[in-house]
Amino acid sequence: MIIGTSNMTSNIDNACSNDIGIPMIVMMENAVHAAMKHIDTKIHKSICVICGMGNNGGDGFGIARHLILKGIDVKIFAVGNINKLSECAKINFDILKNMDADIKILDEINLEYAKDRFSKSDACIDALFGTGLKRNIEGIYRKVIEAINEKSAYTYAIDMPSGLSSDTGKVMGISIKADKTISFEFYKRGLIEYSSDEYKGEVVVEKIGVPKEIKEKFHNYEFITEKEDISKWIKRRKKNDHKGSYGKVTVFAGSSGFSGAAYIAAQSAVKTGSGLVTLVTEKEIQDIVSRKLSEAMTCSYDEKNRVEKIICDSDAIAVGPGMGNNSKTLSKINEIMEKTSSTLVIDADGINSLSENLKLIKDYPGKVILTPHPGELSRLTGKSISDINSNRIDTAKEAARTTGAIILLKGNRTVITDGYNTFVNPTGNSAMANGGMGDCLTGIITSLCGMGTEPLHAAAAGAYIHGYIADIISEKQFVVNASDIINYLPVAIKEILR
Ligand SMILES: NC(=O)C1=CN([C@@H]2O[C@H](COP(=O)(O)OP(=O)(O)OC[C@H]3O[C@@H](n4cnc5c(N)ncnc54)[C@H](O)[C@@H]3O)[C@@H](O)[C@H]2O)[C@H](O)CC1
Ligand SMILES: [K+]
Repeated sequence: MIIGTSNMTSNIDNACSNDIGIPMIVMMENAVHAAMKHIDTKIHKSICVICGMGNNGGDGFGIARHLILKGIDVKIFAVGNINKLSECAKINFDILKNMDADIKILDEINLEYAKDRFSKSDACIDALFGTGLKRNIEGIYRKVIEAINEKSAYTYAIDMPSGLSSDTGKVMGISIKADKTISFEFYKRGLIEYSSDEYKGEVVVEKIGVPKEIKEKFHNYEFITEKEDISKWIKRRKKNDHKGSYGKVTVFAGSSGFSGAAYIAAQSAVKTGSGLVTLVTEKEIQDIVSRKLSEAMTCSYDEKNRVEKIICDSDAIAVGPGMGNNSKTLSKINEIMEKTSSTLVIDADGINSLSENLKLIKDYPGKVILTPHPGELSRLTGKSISDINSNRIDTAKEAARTTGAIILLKGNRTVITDGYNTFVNPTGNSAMANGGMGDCLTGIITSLCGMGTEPLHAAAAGAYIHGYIADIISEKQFVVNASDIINYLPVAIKEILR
């Protein structure tokens, strides 16, 4: 699904009306119908609709009309200078007038009356501002938003909670706290940033009839990954395929006390479907891990010639899980980079050890995927964790452009980007917040790269599958561990590709 910005919304509106002749009022009516699907008129029998002067307000007036037609007790409040109604908002406003609807101008004088109505209604609909919010909210608008937040039993926000920037998710002085946000055509960029979490409630996105060609003309190459994407990106197994068809991958991982990371990363690659997986690790832990790994081979760093051959034969290589943030890890990365140009998936200690040596990535002839959590990205970029988390998409894009790597920024709504094309992952939950999960993700992504999935897509698909499994398992389990994910991988991938 395309991630949208306020600019995109206005470009698309213009293209729809100017280039192909869909009048704005038609798009608005589509938006109104789309919104009606998500307003629960079985429970909400009395509703206040609060409208601004722009097209978001126009949506609100249209919704109010349809609610009246359904027999709902509707009170409509218009906030702002009525002479400044947008063209389409005016059409819907005038229809309501002609219908003798209960419509009032909400100003300082009748604010108390409005508050009383808000508190006596089953729900309020916020149609004050959508993608056209331009500056901080003040005056009567501020008071109205405060009143809705204080008095409304249940709040629907149309397109955006009024007060949140649709591009950044930042609060412009004050914002509606919605229970449900009904957004149109795109998942708005601002709703992805963590700052929106307190305000957006449940988010639904409805199509309003924008032709595909127009959407494709104006998007910013930012998407939310969908199940259908994964099934396009992962190669289907054919009848005459053999293990060579699914890639040889190598996992450099583990050190004394960190054998689990090595096992998890290698076993995740096995269960994702690699043709052949080899774990290269420290001699001291090789025995412990190989007892657990029945399908993967193991090799110790000391077997120099064998390691060299394994590197050269690999279609994709993972480096980092449980290796320790030290010079040995960095020299392993160096060694690998000198001998191959296959895709490298670098996680954990691999990322930390590269922080001071970013030139290595730039000079590497193959693709590199870095999978940092915000702390690791902070070390890599010098930005604070709070700066990273307040602008995740742009920070990840910038890091990808400066390092030359594909960045997978972990966390709720993981961001995957090569600096130009960006995917935001919709799956996963807090039941998976425990040790080993990152190692598991590294194994999945490496395996997909080895199978021939394009690295950016492998990273996005890996994150999707990882979270998809956790979402299923967490319905029955309080916590989801890496071993739960590993066991479910073959079933989940089959399900997703079906
Ligand atoms: N293609 C689509 O997705 C469609 C979306 N629709 C809806 O239209 C809005 C966007 O409408 P627009 O008129 O551009 O902007 P708004 O209604 O959000 O607001 C503009 C309005 O508000 C004034 N304003 C802006 N900031 C402030 C402020 N801080 N304080 C006071 N006033 C402010 C500005 O001057 C304008 O008057 C989109 O979100 C959808 O809901 C269409 O219905 C169909 C096509
Ligand atoms: K709104």
